[in-house]
Amino acid sequence: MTDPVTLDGEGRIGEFDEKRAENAVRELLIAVGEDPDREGLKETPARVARAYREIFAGLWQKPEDVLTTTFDIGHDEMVLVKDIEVYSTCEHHLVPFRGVAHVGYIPATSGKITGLSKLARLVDVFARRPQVQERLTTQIADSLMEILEPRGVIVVVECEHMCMSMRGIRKPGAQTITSAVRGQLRDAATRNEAMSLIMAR
Ligand SMILES: Nc1nc2c(ncn2[C@@H]2O[C@H](COP(=O)(O)OP(=O)(O)OP(=O)(O)O)[C@@H](O)[C@H]2O)c(=O)[nH]1
Ligand SMILES: [Zn+2]
Repeated sequence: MTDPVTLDGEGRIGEFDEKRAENAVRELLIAVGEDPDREGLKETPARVARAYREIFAGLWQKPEDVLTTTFDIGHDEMVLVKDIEVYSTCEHHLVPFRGVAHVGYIPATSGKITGLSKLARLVDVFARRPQVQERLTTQIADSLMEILEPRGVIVVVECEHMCMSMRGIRKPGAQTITSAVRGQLRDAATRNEAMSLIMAR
C-alpha cells in the first residue's frame, strides 16, 4: 500500500502546525484582495486552521488503528456496507469532493471479520487527506486486504468533484465512479453479485 506521505513508525511526519496554517490563511486572504483584519475575518485564519486540522486528520491516522476490533463468528460470506458518506479534498485544488463509498469483503475461511462501523472509519482515514479519488479507492481496498486478510475485497466510490462543479469546466452533477477489486471478488459471478447489491436502490 502506498501512503501519500512518508510516515515514521508512529504513522506521523510531525505535527499539525496550527500557527503555520493560520499564518498561511491570513496570507491567502491578503493575496485574494481581502482585509484579514476586518471585523468578519479576524477569527477566520484560526477557524480555518482548526477546520483543516479536522479535514486532514487522516494524515495522522493509520488504517490498522481503526480495524482493531475483529471477531470470529464463523461467517465466511460477503459482507457489504454501502452508501458510506465520503467527504474528501481534491489534492489538485484543495476543494471538496463528496459522495459515497461502498465497501465489501469476503472474510477469510477462518472467519476474521471486523465491526461494520470500522469500514466507515477506514474510509475516513483515507478521505481526510489531500486525495485523488483513485488513490482513495485503492488505499481502502489494499489496507483491508493487508489487515483482515480476507478472500476478496470490493470498493466502489462515487463522488462529485467541486473542482469540476464550481470552477474550471463547471459541470455540476457529473459523478466519477472508481472501483478496486481484489482476490475472489475478481471472479465474474462474485463481482456481479456485489455490483448488483451496490447498484440496487
Ligand atoms: N484522476 C483524477 N483527476 C482529478 C481528481 N480530482 C481532480 N482531478 C483533475 O485534476 C486535473 C488537474 O488538471 P490541471 O490541468 O493540472 O489543472 P486545471 O488547469 O485547474 O484543470 P481544470 O480543472 O481542467 O481547469 C483536472 O482535470 C481535474 O479534473 C481525481 O480525484 N482524480
Ligand atoms: Zn480538483
